[in-house]
Amino acid sequence: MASSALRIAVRRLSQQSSSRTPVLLRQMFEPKSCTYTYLLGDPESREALLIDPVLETAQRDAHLVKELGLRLLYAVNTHCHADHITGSGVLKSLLPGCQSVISRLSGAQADLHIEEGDSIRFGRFALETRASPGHTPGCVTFVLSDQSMAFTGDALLIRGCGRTDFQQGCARTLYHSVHEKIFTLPGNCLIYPAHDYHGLTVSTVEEERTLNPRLTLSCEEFIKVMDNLNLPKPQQIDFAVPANMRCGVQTPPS
Ligand SMILES: N[C@@H](CCC(=O)N[C@@H](CCS)C(=O)NCC(=O)O)C(=O)O
Ligand SMILES: [Fe+2]
Repeated sequence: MASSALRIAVRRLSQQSSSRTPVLLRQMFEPKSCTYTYLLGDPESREALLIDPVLETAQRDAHLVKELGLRLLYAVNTHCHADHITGSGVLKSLLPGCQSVISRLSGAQADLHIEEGDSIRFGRFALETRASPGHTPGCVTFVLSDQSMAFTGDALLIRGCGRTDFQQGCARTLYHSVHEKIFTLPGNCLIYPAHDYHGLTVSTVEEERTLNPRLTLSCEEFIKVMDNLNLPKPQQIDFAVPANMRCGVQTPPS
């Protein structure tokens, strides 16, 4: 009798938890800078945030937010980007109530400054901030609270990583960030980067831990590779960085 009552209670509990809607996730692409912007939302409360919005696609993102009946709380940046201007400032005008967010260590203006361990809440969900410097000193990775997905910005790309030859980049620091802050997540944790230049969209911690051609090297070998990438500098760097220090707009955030 007691055990059948328990079985019913367990069934009710599992029905309840499976009927809770999972996080809403949309991955959007900006082709000029090959940037991914992510929309995350709670389908129940309708609270949402955008990660790494781009100026050129801010109208598109605002339209999607409205179409889905979401309320945008935050426009969040993983770092002060060098290859595009952030859409944060424009989104604040398009969607009043939205606040811009970036790490304190980025040195950039924003409504809210975050650091290691800070949580950004939206409805029943939260993103945990993990400092992952190296590409820039202010780079952060956002991890969904159940550790099912991580938004790595330019710290970890699919089968690659962010370059370390400008914006006070440091290959040794990046190596330690990825190994200590990202590769320590569960193997099945999905990796969503800020860019992809080969048409790939998502990876996992396990895939990158075992297959990433740069991050599977020793630290000293990694540094040699990073010192010899010889990449041309991003086309927009000279105006994107100063603009992003001001939230992507000329006037400071309110
Ligand atoms: N061609 C692009 C810039 C490409 C680039 O430098 N990407 C950066 C990430 C954005 S700051 C990077 O770290 N790339 C690593 C790599 O191995 O490609 C442009 O002109 O915008
Ligand atoms: Fe970058």
